[in-house]
Amino acid sequence: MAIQKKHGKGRLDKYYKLAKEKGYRARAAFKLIQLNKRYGFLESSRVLLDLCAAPGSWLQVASEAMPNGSLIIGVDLSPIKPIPKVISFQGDITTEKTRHTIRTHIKTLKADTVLHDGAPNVGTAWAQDSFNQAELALQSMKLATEFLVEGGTFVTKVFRSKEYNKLLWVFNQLFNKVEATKPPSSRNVSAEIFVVCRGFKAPRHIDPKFLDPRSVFAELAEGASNNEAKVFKPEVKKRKREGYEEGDYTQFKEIPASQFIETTDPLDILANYNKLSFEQPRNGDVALAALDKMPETTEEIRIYCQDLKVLGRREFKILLKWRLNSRETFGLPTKKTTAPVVTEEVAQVESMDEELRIQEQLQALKDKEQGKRKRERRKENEKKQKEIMRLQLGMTAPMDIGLEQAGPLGQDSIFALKDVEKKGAVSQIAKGRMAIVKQADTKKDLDSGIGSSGETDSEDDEEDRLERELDNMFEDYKERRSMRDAKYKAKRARQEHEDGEWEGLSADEQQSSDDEELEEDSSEESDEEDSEPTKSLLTDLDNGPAGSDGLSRRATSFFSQDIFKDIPGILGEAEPEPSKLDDGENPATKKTAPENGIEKTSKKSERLSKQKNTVSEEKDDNEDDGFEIVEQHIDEWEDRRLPDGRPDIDIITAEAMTLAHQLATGQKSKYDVVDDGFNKHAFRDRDGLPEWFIEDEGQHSKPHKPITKAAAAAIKEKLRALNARPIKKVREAKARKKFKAAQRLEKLRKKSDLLASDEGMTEKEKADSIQKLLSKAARKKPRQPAKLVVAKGLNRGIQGRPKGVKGRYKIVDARMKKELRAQKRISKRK
Ligand SMILES: C[S@@+](CC[C@H](N)C(=O)[O-])C[C@H]1O[C@@H](n2cnc3c(N)ncnc32)[C@H](O)[C@@H]1O
Repeated sequence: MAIQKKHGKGRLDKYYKLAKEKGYRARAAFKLIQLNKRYGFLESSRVLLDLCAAPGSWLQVASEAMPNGSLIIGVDLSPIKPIPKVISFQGDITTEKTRHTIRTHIKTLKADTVLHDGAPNVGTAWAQDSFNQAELALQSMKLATEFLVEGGTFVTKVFRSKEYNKLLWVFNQLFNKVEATKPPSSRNVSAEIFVVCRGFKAPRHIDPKFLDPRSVFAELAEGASNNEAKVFKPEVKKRKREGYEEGDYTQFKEIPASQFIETTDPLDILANYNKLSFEQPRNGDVALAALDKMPETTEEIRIYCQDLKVLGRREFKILLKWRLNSRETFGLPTKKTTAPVVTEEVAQVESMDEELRIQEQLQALKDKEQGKRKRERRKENEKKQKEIMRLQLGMTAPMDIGLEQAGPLGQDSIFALKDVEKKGAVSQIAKGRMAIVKQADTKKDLDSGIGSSGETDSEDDEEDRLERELDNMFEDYKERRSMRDAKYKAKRARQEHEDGEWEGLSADEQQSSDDEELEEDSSEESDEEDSEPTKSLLTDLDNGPAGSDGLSRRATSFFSQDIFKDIPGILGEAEPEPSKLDDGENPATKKTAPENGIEKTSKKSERLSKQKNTVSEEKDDNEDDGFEIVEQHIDEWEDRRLPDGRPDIDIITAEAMTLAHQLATGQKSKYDVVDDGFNKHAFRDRDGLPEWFIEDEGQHSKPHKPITKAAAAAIKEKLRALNARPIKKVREAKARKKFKAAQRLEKLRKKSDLLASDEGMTEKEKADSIQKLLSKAARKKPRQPAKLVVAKGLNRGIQGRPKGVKGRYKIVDARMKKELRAQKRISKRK
């Protein structure tokens, strides 16, 4: 049998949870509910007395079940928190005072029901505990006899113990029907049992002995004869000082050995007799004769039987063993052959309510099923999460996952692309950087997308789809990351607006721009008027003219840069528009400051446009100068100055500061800087690489620019100065404070002016009043102490301000209080 835990969480069983759910103060509530369900005494009661009622769950149940306007009185040694429609007070049910208080509340009425769920403080020996419990039950019974109406019901808790039968006997004398039962909510490990006594006989006179624990439990008080102790500890002997037992005036007691075999209490014989005799009585004893002849009855046994009073523990054991063997031979029941007969237990322990039991079982099954499903769901989610993580970290190739799943098109597959397609998510697939994806163009995209160009091979299709799905997931990942990480978000925004470095044209991009061209041509033909230009991710090149020599517009733009100007046969006759070229796409002008750690200040956009104009103008002037444009560009930066004359350049990274130092000290020239720009990272072939790969690579594979100690220190200092500046909120708060102080001062000034002009006052009085006003104004308002809110009841585990609490507050718990007190105590001791 499984042993129920008696401590820790083992105690928090379903009744505990149910009680919490229903707002009962203790799980004990269900014991009364179940008892009442069976005997139905609450509904018919108008007056109820609950002895030992704290914390009050039985009172709660009674107030719910009893008719409106009933009188319910509860008493306990411990205080009971008020319960609506219930009178409760503190008191010891064994005292006269409590009896008197009950009388004052109940007045001339009589109780229909008296409940008693009392449990004395446990912790002493079991026998002592149960005795006290029985005594308490008898005490409650005493009160019940005084306050119960004729025919009334008395419900009490008793422990299965020696006193149990005696209590039952007393109850039976006073009630018509006495039944003992154990409700299902009472723990199996608990020895408690509930006795429901119905039909109080209300006798005119009750023999006080019935209600006196000394006489009811007389034998116990005296100390029951402990045969076991006598037999197994024969050395410890207690002399009888009271003389011989009543009616027994012989010192030597003898009993036939056959009776020792037949008796059910062999210890009693071993403890109280001197000899087991084998002598045949006058009328003959067959059993004794048989026993005498049995081989088990050895000489040794016979010697032991001669004088029991001289035997020790070992010899008694041998005799008991002999008895058992003989009983088996005679066919008498032994412990081995029969189940133990419970003589003491008279209580009929039945299940309380079949329906309730079934409901509970059903609930348990449901809970189990739900728990299982929840676990499975969690596992599934965890698995998926892990796979996505692995994928994002580049630890899994998409095909691996595809194989693990039921198939890439399986229902639970993360590559359930049909669903993705249905939802139009494919249209959001990014085909590398600077891809031009038109929202309404999903179908076309699928056909002409990454490497497909209309191929029908199903394997390739699947791979494409997987790739697209991967890109989608990467987009999701980026979305999620930018939600979490403000820095990343800013970086992305910058990338989206500024479009990063020029990376050349990938095959896909060419493809897509070609597609676009085709599409645009066809749409122009078919529907010129109502076709609103579809929104593309990048529109700068869209507006440019298509290449007249078969090149895409993007390619046309690229080759229309100045450096290709003199090379014949690239662009034919088409002349690029200079303003378009510099519209952020020109690599020469696009080498932006943030890359070098130089950040433009607030009027960035305004200046940028100015700068663009200047640059384009200058470009016109210096068309043949090639790289000199860069120089002009840098000069532009240097030319902008703050009102105090300092250049308007903000250096924010240690790398940029190092470079600035090097340039300023002549360690590096501008040619060195240009030279440094040509490195292994500058011309990396990224054609056909997925975006997630490029991004990942970009994080780790980049040129490491040197940093000097002095530059790092300068940046650190700069940041410290920046951090030392008060934030906006603090500045506002300070300004508010200043403003209020000024207002107060103004008020004060007006008041003192009034006082000064008062003619009815002497100069001294005026001076005194003004002084008073000033000192009053200078006095600081005392800070309101924080209100302590105990985290219990409704306030347990809440976040934020508790309900109904204004001003400053602090949430404390009783435990914290205790711990603080303990700390104080300990520090005092030291
Ligand atoms: C198991 S609790 C009762 C629970 C209660 N029926 C309920 O539903 O909340 C036992 C109570 O008996 C009380 N008790 C024990 N001895 C008592 C006495 N002599 N007089 C009054 N109350 C007593 C204890 O203080 C304790 O609160």
